[in-house]
Parts: sequence; C-alpha cells; structure tokens
Amino acid sequence: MPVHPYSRNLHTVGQLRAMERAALAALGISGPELMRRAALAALNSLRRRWPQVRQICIHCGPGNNGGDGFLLGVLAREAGLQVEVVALTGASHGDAAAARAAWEAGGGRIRQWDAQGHLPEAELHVDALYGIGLNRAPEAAAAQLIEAINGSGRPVLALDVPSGLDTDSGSCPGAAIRADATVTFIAGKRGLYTGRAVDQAGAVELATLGVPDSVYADVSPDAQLLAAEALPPRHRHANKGNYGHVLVVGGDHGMAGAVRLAGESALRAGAGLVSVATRAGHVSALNAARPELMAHGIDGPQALASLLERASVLALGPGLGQAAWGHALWLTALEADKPLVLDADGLNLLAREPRRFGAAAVLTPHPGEAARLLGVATAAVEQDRFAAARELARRHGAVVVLKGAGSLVADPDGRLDVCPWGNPGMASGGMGDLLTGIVAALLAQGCSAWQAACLGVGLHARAGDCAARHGERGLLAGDLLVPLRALGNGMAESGFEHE
Ligand SMILES: NC(=O)C1=CN([C@@H]2O[C@H](COP(=O)(O)OP(=O)(O)OC[C@H]3O[C@@H](n4cnc5c(N)ncnc54)[C@H](O)[C@@H]3O)[C@@H](O)[C@H]2O)[C@@H](O)CC1
Ligand SMILES: [K+]
Repeated sequence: MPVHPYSRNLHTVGQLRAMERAALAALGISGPELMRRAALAALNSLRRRWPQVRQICIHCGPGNNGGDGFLLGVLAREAGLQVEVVALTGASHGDAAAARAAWEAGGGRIRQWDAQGHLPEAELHVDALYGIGLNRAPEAAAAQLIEAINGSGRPVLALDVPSGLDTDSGSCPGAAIRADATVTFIAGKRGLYTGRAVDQAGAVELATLGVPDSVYADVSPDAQLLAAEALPPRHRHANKGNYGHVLVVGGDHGMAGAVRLAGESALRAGAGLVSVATRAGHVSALNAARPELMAHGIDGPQALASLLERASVLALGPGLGQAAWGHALWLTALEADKPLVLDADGLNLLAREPRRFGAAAVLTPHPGEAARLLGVATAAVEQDRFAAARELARRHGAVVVLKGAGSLVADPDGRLDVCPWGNPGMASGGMGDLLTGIVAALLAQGCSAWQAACLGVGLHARAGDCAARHGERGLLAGDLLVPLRALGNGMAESGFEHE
C-alpha cells in the first residue's frame, strides 16, 4: 500500500476538528457519509487483520465515535458477520443518532450496558465508546465496560482512538481500552504514539477516508513521526579528522560501564575519534576492552582542560555522579562552551544549577530527570509529555529528548518529533548511555542539534528493534552495537512498521 504523503503528520484535537470541517467542505459530503466511510475503513481493517473472525461485538458510546460503531454494525452484517451491539447510553446524539437508527431499522438489536451485565460472547470486540471527544475520565459504568472488554481475552479493535486515552497527551485519566489495533480516521493524532498510548493503541493504522491532500497541506502539524532517514554520507577521501572528536566525561567510582557504552556507541555511530575522561582506576580496563577508545584518568578539572581543547563535542554525564569530582568536571566542561549531549547526572546537576546553552546542546532526560529539571512530579511529566519536552527545550535553549516509550524530540522553536520505534526490552541499564554516545557522534559528524537528536533517537530505537528479534526480555545495551552499525550504514531494516 502506498504511504500517504501526510501520514507522518500528528495533530491536536483542535486541529482535527478543523480538518474534519474542511474535509466535509472539500468532499462536498455530509457528516453521516463521512461516518459511513469511517465504518467501511474499520470493516476493511478488521477483515484484513482477522480474516477468520465471524462473530463480533461492537461497543458504542453516546457520540460520533459510537456512530461509527453503529454503522460498522450495519456494514459488517451486510458482509455476513454475526454482530452484537452494546450501547453505553439509552440515546445517541447528532449524526450518531441517525447511525443508531440505521442499525435498528435493519433489525439490529441493542443491548444496554449495565454494570452487572456480562459481555456478549464474541470472537472480537470493537471499541466505539469514545473518540476524540473524551473530555474526562470514563465514569463508573463506562469504566466497568472498558475493564470487561480488556479482560475478555479476545482481540480488540479500537475506532479512531482507544477509549479512555486522551488524544492530545497520550495519557489516560482513568480506565482505558487496551487495543490490539486502532484504525484512526482522517489524520494522525499526536497522543497515539507516546507514553501510555503505546500500550493502549496497539498497531495504529491511518484511514484517510478519501480526504484530499489540500486539507492536510493547509494545516501545519503540531508534531511529526520521525522518519527513518539516512545518516550524512561519508566521502571516500575522508580521514578521521573529518568526523569529529567526541569526549565522554563521566564514570565515577563503580560506573565505568556507562562511559564505555557511551564511548563505544559513539564509535559505532561514526565519530572519527573518541576520548574518555574518567576515574584513573577505570583506564586499564577500558583500554583492554576497547583499545579504540582513548581513555584518560582524570583526578580533577585541571587535567580535563587539554582534553576539552582537543574535543569537538562533549558527551557529559554518563556515570558522572553528583559528588565533588563529578560536579567539578561538569562545571569545567560546560565552561568550554562546546556542542554537547547532557545526560544522567549531567542533567541532575543541571536541575541543581539551571542554565541556558549557547552552543548546540541536546539534553536526554528520562521522565524522572525531566521532572527534577522542571521541579514537578514524574507523574506530571507523563501526564503531558509534549508540554514537558517543549518547556524544557524552551527553558534551556536546547534540543530535548524526552525518553520512554515513544520518545519525543523537542526543539526550542516548538518543533517536535515522536519516535514510533523501540520496545520494552530497551527499558534496561545502559540504553541511555548508548543514546548519548550516538547523538554525540552525530553532532561530531556535522549534524545540527535537532538533526543529531532526531537521527540518533531513530537509530537507537531501530537498533533496539533489530536486536529484539532474539527476544525483548534480556536485551542488553551492548546487543544494539552491531545493528546500530548496520543501520547507520543503511544496511539493515528494522523490520518494524509503525503503520
Ligand atoms: N464528525 C466527523 O466528521 C467524523 C467523526 N468521526 C468520529 O467521531 C468522533 C468524535 O465524535 P464526538 O465529538 O461526538 O465525540 P466522541 O464520540 O468521542 O465522544 C464524545 C461524547 O462522549 C461524552 N463523553 C466524553 N467523555 C466522557 C466520559 N469520560 N464519560 C462519559 N461521557 C463522556 C461527550 O459528552 C460526548 O457525548 C471521532 O473520534 C470519530 O470516531 C468519524 O465518524 C469520522 C467523521
Ligand atoms: K474508541
């Protein structure tokens, strides 16, 4: 299937409402006709994904999302499926009322959901409870229905968005459907790809319902999905001086692994030279393990000065600690005013002593580090990852990578990209150190902070997906180094599709 030219664009609910109106005008059709197209797209998706299913149960809410469900019932029955419909409320409003009437006019029965009730037997459940109109946590009866569907052990197809998910933020104010797949209508929604959404939405498929390109072209998206872009080409006459010199600063006592992983990933991502400034006790082990890394024992800031002079990019923070040694190196490194990636304790020190960055800077916080930087609870960051990433980028004058499922890349100018790759195997020690090294290597090869962060996040996540072919559980950061090199050279595909 050809990829829709605007399929990477992600929108807010406000934008989606405006696009819906523009679509109706451009197509010259009515709301119910657009709803019929949505139902048809849902039926096609259902039959393609679950061709063996003969018996379905559609759960309809009070609004137009429920309307999509009623019309899906009509079309599915015409296609020969056995259809049960459960309604959350006694009446529907707007276009959904007509859709409900169409289902009943064809002899369709509606079971009213009551909290003590049981789900009808079905091979598959369709979630048409709430779409982009969700405006509060589902109340008791709806929450019980959602839990019953989630607990049914049957596959679930969500229409437009999984019910209970906040379409703008990707968070869930209460109970939420856990779908195997979501067929989303007209345009991409930013809340489907990050944080909790990654678990709730399953595989997301965009159905554009024949809406013409002009409708998309007229709206600048709030965010975009990362593209799997190639790294900058290397020239045949290149020498190691062309690809920069990364200096990794960190590795306090007991934390040699962090600098080794950051250094090694910088090399595998194509940095010309990589030096490591760390505790003297780590040097011989680093040399033995990876002789290509130039490891230097540093007892204090004076010893760092000459290394800083030679470096073109800094990777500051892996295993740095926040004690006197780490703090002194942190201050000296920041004074060098070089392009840098700041991670781990480099970020925790920044939370203690905030500043804005002059040179190109990429900050790579996980939600806990982001919360410390913003002075809020981690849950508040997760409630609106978009707002948190944008606020950090604005405050610090730096590109911010907010890690976690569906990593976000935010630029101080407001641009934001969402990473559709990665897997829960990557929730393990050392993965962040690897990302730091990759982004630093890309800065060293001449990328801007924005490019380095976007390319680096994409490369890291896709390498993680390649490595996870042998299983997510037990995935080690070091397992990513081989696929990282292959992907960086355009030699392997991740085998993971986001659509
Ligand atoms: N208007 C259009 O052109 C199209 C709309 N479509 C569908 O319409 C949906 C949007 O429809 P609506 O705007 O009617 O909104 P929804 O159907 O998403 O739900 C809103 C309804 O649920 C109620 N509600 C919201 N949160 C609730 C909660 N927590 N507990 C109880 N009630 C709650 C609202 O008061 C309202 O009645 C889209 O997601 C999509 O599925 C599609 O049919 C495509 C075309
Ligand atoms: K839904």
